[in-house]
Amino acid sequence: MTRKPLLAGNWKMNLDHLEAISLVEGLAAHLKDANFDYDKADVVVIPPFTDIRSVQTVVEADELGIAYGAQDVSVHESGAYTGEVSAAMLSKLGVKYIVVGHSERREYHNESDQLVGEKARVALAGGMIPIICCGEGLDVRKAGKQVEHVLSQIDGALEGISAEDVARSVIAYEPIWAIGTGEVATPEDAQEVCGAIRERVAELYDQNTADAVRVLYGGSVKSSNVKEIMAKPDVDGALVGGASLKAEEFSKIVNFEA
Ligand SMILES: O=C[C@H](O)COP(=O)(O)O
Repeated sequence: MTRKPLLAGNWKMNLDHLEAISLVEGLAAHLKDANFDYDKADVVVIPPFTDIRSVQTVVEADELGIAYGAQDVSVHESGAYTGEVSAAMLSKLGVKYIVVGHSERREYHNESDQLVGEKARVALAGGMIPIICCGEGLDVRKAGKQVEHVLSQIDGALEGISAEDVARSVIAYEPIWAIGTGEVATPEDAQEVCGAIRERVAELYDQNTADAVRVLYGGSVKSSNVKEIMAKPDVDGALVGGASLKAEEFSKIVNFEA
């Protein structure tokens, strides 16, 4: 089964709405110059909440083939939940993807696998695609327990999600020790865990679901290393942080030569 590659740029807490407009316009211009074929890969930008409306305006006005996402979602529908943003609000803004369970939210906001799973279900129920993040810290990696650790995160996050919904979901393996450090997992490291995730999905559901779900790698991805990582059979794309903040660099990542 061929899975369409997905290259997503997680801007994290960077760029105001004016800078967001400029980055999306710059990215689109670089892709146009490179004659990028949007059938080749899904291109996604994931700005902070405050930039989403501006990104929507640019994407719609210029009819860009770029999709956009959100970095989090509330599990609540509406009401007295100060600071929260609902799935319905995001859907109304044309959001297609929602990152859930990023290691930074797990660490700084104590998000558990169960909460991550709940957020994934909320995204799916709202018609959007969750990008479910998982990954081990350096201590776990040093102990050689990365596969076991990630699979237990996956078990928790996928609980109660149907096979059909898992098939349209995205899972992002991001070893914490490789995030923002310049330390990239080797393509073999990425394949080991991404392959194990796919096998787990086959065990929990069936082979068709495992063949359909897209599994990304994230952690210090750049234009200089994306090709070798993407060459691995179970790596379907990348969740990019720092390098997605530069239009030209992210356009090169997106337009990786297969
Ligand atoms: O969501 C993206 C990841 O945390 C990777 O970030 P990075 O590319 O800056 O290492």
